[in-house]
Parts: sequence; structure tokens; C-alpha cells
Amino acid sequence: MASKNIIVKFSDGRKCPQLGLGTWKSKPGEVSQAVKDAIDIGYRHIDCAFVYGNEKEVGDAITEKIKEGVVKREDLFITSKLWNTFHRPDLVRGALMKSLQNLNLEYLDLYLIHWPQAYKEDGELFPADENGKIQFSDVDYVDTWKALEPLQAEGLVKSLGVSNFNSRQLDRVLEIASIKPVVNQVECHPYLIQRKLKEFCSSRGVMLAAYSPLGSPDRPWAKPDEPRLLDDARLKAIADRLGRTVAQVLIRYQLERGNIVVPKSVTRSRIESNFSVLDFQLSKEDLELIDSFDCNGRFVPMTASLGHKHHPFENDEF
Ligand SMILES: NC(=O)C1=CN([C@@H]2O[C@H](COP(=O)(O)OP(=O)(O)OC[C@H]3O[C@@H](n4cnc5c(N)ncnc54)[C@H](OP(=O)(O)O)[C@@H]3O)[C@@H](O)[C@H]2O)C=CC1
Ligand SMILES: CC(=O)C(C)=O
Repeated sequence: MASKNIIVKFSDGRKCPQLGLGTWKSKPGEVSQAVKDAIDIGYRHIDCAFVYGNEKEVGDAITEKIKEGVVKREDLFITSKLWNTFHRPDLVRGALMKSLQNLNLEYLDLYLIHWPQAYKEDGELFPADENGKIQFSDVDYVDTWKALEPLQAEGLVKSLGVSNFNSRQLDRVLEIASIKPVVNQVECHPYLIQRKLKEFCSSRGVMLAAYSPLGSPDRPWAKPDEPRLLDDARLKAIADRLGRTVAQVLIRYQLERGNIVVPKSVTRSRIESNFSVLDFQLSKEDLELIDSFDCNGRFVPMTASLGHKHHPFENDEF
């Protein structure tokens, strides 16, 4: 089963299955089964986050599959992410310990700073004022990074990375880092191909991990009149010609571009077909055609943090 995975190597020498299962919006009552199905199908990489509110149920599934002897811990690659309310250096270790406890793991394979912008540290994950506006904290993510580094030395996490960092923010971390980030996990799909950010990351030995690769149709703020990537007629034509689904083309596109990719599903048949992408390739012409659909179309703009001095998408080109 594990041989179905393509393995990529990080700048720190560690290995990671290129295709993983996303878990955002996977309801606690559904995610255990989804993770168990995924492991049975051959997935070895699960993308989690404290803020998804389902780490405990993901952990239950992992524990069960290890107990059954289907996988060993070392066969799995588990990512989690430090939420915005835990950026203050004295809160970082506790946040990681909570995710480890939730997931019933002794270590994570990868821990990411989820976003560069910090929120007020008052216990709520989305601390809002009486008008519903998120309360910001001015902790600088470079100080958060410095607090993360000793956790790798302690063996609590194998690799460290960032998520939703723009090029300037990533460079600031690289300037002060003793341990370099191995990954920048960002939104990436044909409407937002991230050409410049990808080149920037590659030039610094940072791997790009693509989130929302199917266009996140179940994002809570989706409007009925917004374009749906999975329904794009141009992608459908490519998929039909190749005898594949649009989702398979979207996932294969990321693999061919050398990106890690973490499509989410709680539907067994989709979890299975999303993983069946090793027996076909996209031609150079198809890859270029898909690149041409780029329209700076962002499905996860994080509008709740607009105005934050570290909001990644407001002041920098990429
Ligand atoms: N670092 C960050 O800030 C972020 C990280 N992420 C990570 O990336 C993952 C993936 O992104 P996400 O935004 O969830 O969205 P995706 O682009 O992966 O889309 C998920 C949606 O697509 C549906 N779907 C899955 N497979 C198929 C298929 N074969 N055919 C048709 N529909 C399908 C799912 O439905 P169903 O489940 O009902 O089958 C679900 O509604 C997240 O779950 C999370 O782990 C995402 C956003 C931000
Ligand atoms: C889904 C996710 O990771 C967000 C919105 O931060």
C-alpha cells in the first residue's frame, strides 16, 4: 500500500508523501472514518490543525489503525498547525502539546505556523469585540519561529514550516532561523497557480504545499454565484479526454508541478479516486493550458484579519 505514495524530500533531509488527506471542515463525527478509509486505501499523510476542532477524532483513527497493525507510527506523516492565538513565545510549547495530546502522538512530522498574523491571546480561537471584529495581537512571527525551534531539538516535531506566508514574510523567517522552514503551505490551484511564490520558495529550498486544490467548494463563505473549479468546462474537457475526473486532474496537476497536495474528502469513493492519480500524466501542453487559467482567484482570503499588519495578502505582490 505505502508504495502507492510518491515521496518528496525536504531541505532538512526528511521525507514526506506528496499526496495527503485534508481535514478542515471534516466533522468530528465523520473524520475518524475518513482517516481510517484513507489509511486503508494507502494514504500515509494527514493534514491537521488545532483550529479544525477535530484533532481528537483524527487521533482516534490513527490510534486504531496502528493498533490493528495496518500501519506503524513511522509509516505515517502527520502535520498540525499552530493557531493564531498561540503565537506568543510562552504559549507555543503548550499549543503543540495540546495538538499532540489530541492526536495521541509523541511527535508530529511537521508543525506549521498556520498564519503570520497573531490574534489576541484570551482563550477564544476567534477573539472578537462586541461588533464581531477579530482582536489582533502584535506578536511578530519571527519571535514565534524562535520559540518553535527548541521543540524540534526536544523531538516533539521532526520538521518545521509555515503556512500562508508571503515572500517577504518567509524571507524574514529565513534571515533569523537556525532551523529553516521546509514547507510553505498556501492556497494553490489553477485559478491561483502561485507562480512567483513557488519560484521564490524553490530558490530558497522551501517546498510549496497546495491547500484547497479542488477549490474548496465547501468553504463556509462560498456564494452560489462564485465560480466552482470542479465545474470548470475547460478542466472538464481535459478530464474527459484523459478519461479522468476533474478532481484527479487537479491533484495530478499539483504532483506534476512538484507541490505537496492535501485534498479533503469525507466520502470514501472520493478519497479512493483522489488517490488514484499515479497511473496517468498531464502533458506539457495540458500543464501550460491549466497554468493559463490563473486569475488570482483566491477562495481563502482570510478577510477576518484584514487590517492586520502581518496579513499576508494585503501589502505584498506575492
Ligand atoms: N493552511 C491553511 O490555512 C489551509 C489549509 N487547508 C488544508 O487543505 C485541505 C484541502 O482544502 P479544502 O479547503 O478543504 O478544500 P478542497 O479543495 O480539498 O475541497 C474539498 C471539497 O471537495 C469535495 N471533494 C473532494 N473530492 C472530490 C471529488 N473527487 N469530486 C468532487 N468533490 C470532491 C469535498 O467533499 P466531501 O468531503 O463531501 O467528499 C469537499 O467539499 C484542508 O482540508 C486543510 O487540511 C485548507 C485551507 C486553508
Ligand atoms: C482552513 C484553514 O486552515 C484556515 C481558514 O485557516
